[in-house]
Amino acid sequence: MSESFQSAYQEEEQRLEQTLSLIHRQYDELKQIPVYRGSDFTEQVLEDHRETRRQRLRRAVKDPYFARMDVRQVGRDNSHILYIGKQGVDDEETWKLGDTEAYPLVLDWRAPVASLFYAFNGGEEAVQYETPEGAEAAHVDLKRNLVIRQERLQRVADTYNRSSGDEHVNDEFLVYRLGENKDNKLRDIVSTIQAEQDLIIRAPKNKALFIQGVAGSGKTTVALHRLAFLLYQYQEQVRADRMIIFAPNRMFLDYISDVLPELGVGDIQQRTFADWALDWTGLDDRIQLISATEEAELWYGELQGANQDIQAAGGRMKGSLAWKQLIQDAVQDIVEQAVPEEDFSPWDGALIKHEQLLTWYHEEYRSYAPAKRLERVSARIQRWVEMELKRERSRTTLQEKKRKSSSRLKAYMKKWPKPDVLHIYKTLIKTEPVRQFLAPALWKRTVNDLKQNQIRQEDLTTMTYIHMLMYGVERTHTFDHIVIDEAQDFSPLHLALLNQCVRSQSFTVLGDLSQGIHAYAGIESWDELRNLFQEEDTGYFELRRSYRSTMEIIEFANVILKRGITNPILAEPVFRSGEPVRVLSHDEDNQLTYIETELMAMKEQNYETTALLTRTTEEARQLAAELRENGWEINLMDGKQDTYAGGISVLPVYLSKGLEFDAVTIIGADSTRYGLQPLETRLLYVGCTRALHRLTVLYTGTCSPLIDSVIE
Ligand SMILES: Nc1ncnc2c1ncn2[C@@H]1O[C@H](COP(=O)(O)OP(=O)(O)OP(=O)(O)O)[C@@H](O)[C@H]1O
Repeated sequence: MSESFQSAYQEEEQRLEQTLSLIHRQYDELKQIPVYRGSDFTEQVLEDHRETRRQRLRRAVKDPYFARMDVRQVGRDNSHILYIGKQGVDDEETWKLGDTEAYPLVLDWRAPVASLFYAFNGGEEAVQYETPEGAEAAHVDLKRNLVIRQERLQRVADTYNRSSGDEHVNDEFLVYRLGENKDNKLRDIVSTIQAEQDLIIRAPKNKALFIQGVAGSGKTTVALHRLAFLLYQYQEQVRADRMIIFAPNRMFLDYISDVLPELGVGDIQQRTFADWALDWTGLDDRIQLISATEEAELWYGELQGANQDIQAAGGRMKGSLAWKQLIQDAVQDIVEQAVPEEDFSPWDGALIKHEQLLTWYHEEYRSYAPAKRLERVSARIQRWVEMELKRERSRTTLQEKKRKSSSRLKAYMKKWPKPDVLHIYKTLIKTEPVRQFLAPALWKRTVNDLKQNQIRQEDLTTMTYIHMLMYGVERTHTFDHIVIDEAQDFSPLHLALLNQCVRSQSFTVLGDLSQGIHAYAGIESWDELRNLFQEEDTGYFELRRSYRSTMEIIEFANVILKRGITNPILAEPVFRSGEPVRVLSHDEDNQLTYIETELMAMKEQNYETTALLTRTTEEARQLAAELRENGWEINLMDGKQDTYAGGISVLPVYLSKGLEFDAVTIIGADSTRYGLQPLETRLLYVGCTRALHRLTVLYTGTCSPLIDSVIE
């Protein structure tokens, strides 16, 4: 241990002791104040505030800060020592620095000045950062990472120290972090956010931000950090319960579920689009939805599936803007022609003229959403009938009028359209323009589905759109911000619909076209989604550096893309070297032996998460059964699970999207399973890029033409 390192370590140990004792003191003081349980409102608010502080301090004791940064404002001599944590420790206890200035004990990582820690990449130049008062600039003299566990300092690592004479920021701490094994949950990255990621996290709120990021570039992680940032930066404008993150399936949601709590953020909705749409439309118990996994199974369940024509797929046709327009026009027709072309007469001699009904519907209630207008007019007709009945003096005639009006009203109201989404969709699908728009087989399938009250993902999107057109979006249901992860699987219709449900097009939309294995339901170019907005209302970022996998794995995966896709976006690795990718050929009947040898090797290396990726679900089931018979503890994932358990997982490759594992073995990488078609290329690419440290590829017969070198 060098002398300078030793003295840095001692200095940080002392500082930690001092900070912890101040935090403990604040906490003890708060604890001594009895908890208020009375009904006085002001006292309740104060108690709430105290409870929030108690919780923050409890968290701060465990993990007070992760970095130190020494900064010098431009034009000043003295530098400030700032400690940066996942949350600030408030101003009541301040740590006086210099003569006049006071800084919080711990600075929140989202504070403007903390952005210097992420943005500074070495060199002599001062770095700019945004503050509410405008741009400021400062020099960074020291960037230091600190690992603290259970109140003890465990690691001190300088990524930049001006006094050392080296003007570059080094990646050592990042590489150390990336080299760690992963358990079954995604983690926060506050201590090592990279400059290109920080730009996205701190980008202004009121833009539709599109992020194309290669596999492992941190898209999901960055999106979650961005939500935490927006809540901090725009406290007055956004609320956690009015933010939502859409992710592809419940298992993935479980996998990412720890990040926001780790960042001290609660209440943000994390849902699949289907779950959200079913709730909103109330269709849940009226229809049978074919799940996205079942849909994927149709494409990847048997080997030839992935070679079908994407363009003719239901998801692409019914996700297009042309389809949206068709539906919008058809609903508009229903709405505009809602009033039956006749007068209404509850009994002979009483009449509401057709013109009167038109005025009520088209003028008086025009500002309401169509469904509400229909409701209002219906209520008004009933009220009118009741008033007319009140004028009748004779009891017998009154009874007669009541009887007559009730049956005539019933018959008349049947002529008005029903604002029921399922009913409307069933009607629309049979109209000529819709029939002509959809390919005959697709049209027939939809009609048959609907007869059985069964729908597919793309029908759900369409029906949710119809629901929005008919019922509008209540203000209380409008989101302050929407994150869409794996957005390459979303259609323009999805986005157009969600754009009606969010204030000021405040979106973070992220994905990777190279991983578009559900392109039959999604997009092939970001412009398909970006074109929905004015140019000045969007932002576009590309993340090309990949943090998940070793250099060897990324280079191997890049070859797959180069061979199967024209003009692919290739990942750039962080300089983290590991073992070479192993491509092994074996006989059909000794596959299990090879797999078990792999599993033994992974066990020896103490990997916490391992995946065996098969091409189809059936293959995964079979393999899991064989391994279990041999005594292995296996988590079979076949799309029915809501949680991700870690350990040894056996799953079809298409279900591995978004997840990561210390080690991955691809099973059956032969030319029949992974040909040169785009969907199969993307599938193999997704599979290989799930691995952090070790990748093995097994095949029998002829190796996939997508694969680089064959080491027998
Ligand atoms: N700046 C960083 N510091 C440390 N780890 C990082 C950083 N950025 C990303 N990672 C790690 O890289 C891995 C990949 O991140 P994430 O899953 O968010 O990427 P992604 O782009 O969504 O991946 P994919 O599209 O392949 O599913 C995670 O383990 C994450 O913790």
